[in-house]
Amino acid sequence: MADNGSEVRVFVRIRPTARFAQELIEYLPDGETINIRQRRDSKRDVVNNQLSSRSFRMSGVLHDVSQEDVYNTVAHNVVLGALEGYNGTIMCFGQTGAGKTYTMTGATESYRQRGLIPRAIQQVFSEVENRYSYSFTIHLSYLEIYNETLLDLLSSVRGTRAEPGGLAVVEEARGGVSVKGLSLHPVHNEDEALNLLFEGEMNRVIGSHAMNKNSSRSHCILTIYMESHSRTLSDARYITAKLNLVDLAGSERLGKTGSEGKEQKEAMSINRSLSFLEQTILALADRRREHVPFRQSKLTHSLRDSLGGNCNTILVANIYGEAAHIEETLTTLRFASRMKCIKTEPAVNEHIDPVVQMKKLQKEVQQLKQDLAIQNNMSNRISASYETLSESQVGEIQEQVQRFMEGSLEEISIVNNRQVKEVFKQFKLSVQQQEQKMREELSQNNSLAEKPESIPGSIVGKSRGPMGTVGEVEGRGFGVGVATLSQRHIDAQNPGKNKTKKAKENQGGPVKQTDGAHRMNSAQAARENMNAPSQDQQALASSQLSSRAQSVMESPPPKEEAFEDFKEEQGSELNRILRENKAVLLERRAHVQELTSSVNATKRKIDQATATLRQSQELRDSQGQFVGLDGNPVLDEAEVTLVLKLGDLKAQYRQDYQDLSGTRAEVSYCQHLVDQCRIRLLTEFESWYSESFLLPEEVQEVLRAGGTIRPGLVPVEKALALEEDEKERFERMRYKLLGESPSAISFYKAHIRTVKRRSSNRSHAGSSRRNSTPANPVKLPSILPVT
Ligand SMILES: Nc1ncnc2c1ncn2[C@@H]1O[C@H](COP(=O)(O)OP(=O)(O)OP(=O)(O)O)[C@@H](O)[C@H]1O
Repeated sequence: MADNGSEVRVFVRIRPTARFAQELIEYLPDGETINIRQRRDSKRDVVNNQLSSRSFRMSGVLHDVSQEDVYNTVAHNVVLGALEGYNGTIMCFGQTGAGKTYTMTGATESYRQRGLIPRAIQQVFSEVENRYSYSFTIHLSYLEIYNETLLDLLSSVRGTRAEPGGLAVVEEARGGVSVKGLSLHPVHNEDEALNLLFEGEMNRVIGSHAMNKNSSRSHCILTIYMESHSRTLSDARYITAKLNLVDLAGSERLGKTGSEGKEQKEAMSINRSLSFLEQTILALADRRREHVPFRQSKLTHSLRDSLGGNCNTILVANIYGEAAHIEETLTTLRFASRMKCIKTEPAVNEHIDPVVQMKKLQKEVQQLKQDLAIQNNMSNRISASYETLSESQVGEIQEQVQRFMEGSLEEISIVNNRQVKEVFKQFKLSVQQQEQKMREELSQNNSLAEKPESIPGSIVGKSRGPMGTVGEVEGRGFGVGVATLSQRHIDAQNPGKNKTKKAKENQGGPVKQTDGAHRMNSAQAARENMNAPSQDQQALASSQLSSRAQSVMESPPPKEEAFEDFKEEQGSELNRILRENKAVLLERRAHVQELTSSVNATKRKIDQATATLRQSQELRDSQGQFVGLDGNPVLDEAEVTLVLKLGDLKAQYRQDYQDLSGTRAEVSYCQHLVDQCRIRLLTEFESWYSESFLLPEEVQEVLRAGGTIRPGLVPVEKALALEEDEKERFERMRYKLLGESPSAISFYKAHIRTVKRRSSNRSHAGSSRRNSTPANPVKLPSILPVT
């Protein structure tokens, strides 16, 4: 049990005397208040008469109380607290002969009159015996401070080594103090402890003066050190406590005690150290004071952690209740009441033994390993191990994971938990690497898209003629990136270079290749399969799906071939819309060209007619003008015809120009739709391609959930560049410039002638020459918007 008071507890004990000054000292019934009255006719008029009565409220007043009752009131709880880890200090203070030693040590000749120290020793060992679940270690030391010198009262005990440099108060790291060199004596029972107490008592400096024939000439501190460990919990936690039992030397008036010589010198030293103690108490009691002068004296320094620290502190103020000592009584009570103001914060001294803690943990680990070994044996996991994997073991797992992912290993052998973790780690690494690779591939594809001519079989080598024939492949209308048959044949003969073939042979992908020389798309395959009685469309579709999933881990086919397949299958509808929109666009552009030519021709005719009319007028001017009645010049017939023709031409010019503007707006709209179709087609293709050939299913799931990489997102300009063929680019540029400058027409005409000539030279002699102007003008289909 701890004495958890928040201030120092102070008791007043009055030495019994037959001449007790009843008229001066009054105890109130509450047992805590004591009133002191000063005689007005006092010979020593040092007390202010206005303060002739003074009341002191203490924790208890002990008057005519037995040693046992004093112990129970003052010390019992403090000793119990010490056994539970709270430091405790019990200190007797008072004038010489007031009964401090009697209170602290008692009368050695009488068991009943034994004091606090022997009773505390008795209680400690009695409690230790009863607390079976704890093992206690008790030590004892006995320190004397005589004339500002620290002395070990137990240095005479056998086996005690004297400290060469003497004793010194040292401050500990945790804030406490200890006396370096002071002997600590282990005690196992009450007898051993009492023997040491009496040994120390024998060594105390005792003097004799008028007031006390056995006056203590020094301050003495007997300390009982306790350390307890739980026997049942066997943990590293343990508690310690110090119980200081302090018998202070008594203050004395030299005149009263009649001390001389050595005794006088001792008395002066005692008074001085008590004065320092008082100053320290004053500082501790004053919360505003930051500095407490503990180091002023050996006494205050050594009591540093006993005065107002984490300690249960008790003061017994011994007073001599005779009228002759009323002043000393007042001084003692003032000191006591100041002491009572000191706040304390008792706290258990709990520690963790690092060695025990480590051993405990090691034992726990060992125990767990044994438990696991038993578990493993029971579940036939004999090779299970819980040690950290070596580098070679990690390397082996890495290889197994690789082979597993490639398909050359059916299962990864795992026998313990660490291997499981390592396998997951390796899978994670592999996924990260694949993601990285995929990013690189996507960026490569995009850079490829910026250079359409670098795609094998691109339109550069397939352009068969200018205008309507440019980009038309194998009679299927406009196409982009379709390999020629000859090119495909070359690819097929070089399977190492053509990953598509290998991949599709393995995968049974959308397009099948039979003998390496012929390619048939999945639509054809489906048609053929329809003829086979053992297969149906559904089976084919599911086979394609599973093969596509399987293909994720294989090399993906070249994009240009995949794109062709896509346009014929999943993207066929989009591709149809694109083709039709492009046809409309081309037709509209051709119409713009016709209108532009017409406008320019009309413009030239207007210019010509204007010039002729000007010449005629100039001639007439030179010959003399005919002026009509209205004063206007009279025109001849030719001039009238010319003026009328000029009017018609200007009207036609306005009409044609209006048509041209309208048709240009149509071209812009068509161009927009074609661009949209193209982006949509390519975007869907990229998604399809990524999902079919690049991404593992797990990654796709992540991406579907909102990952950072989205397959199929092709920048608009790249999409346009990829799909736009040479003719389209030329048309787009020409159209753009047409709008900028009509005079550029000559340039374009010359360019068109060059393109035609080259195309004509490349054509076989027997090839029919395609006419840039269709025999039957295409009827404008309705524009097909894509949504
Ligand atoms: N409560 C008491 N009951 C009986 N005798 C007492 C009591 N108090 C003190 N005495 C006696 O008074 C005498 C002086 O007491 P004690 O030596 O304890 O005084 P002290 O305060 O220690 O003096 P000093 O400071 O000089 O050492 C002793 O003989 C002691 O037995």
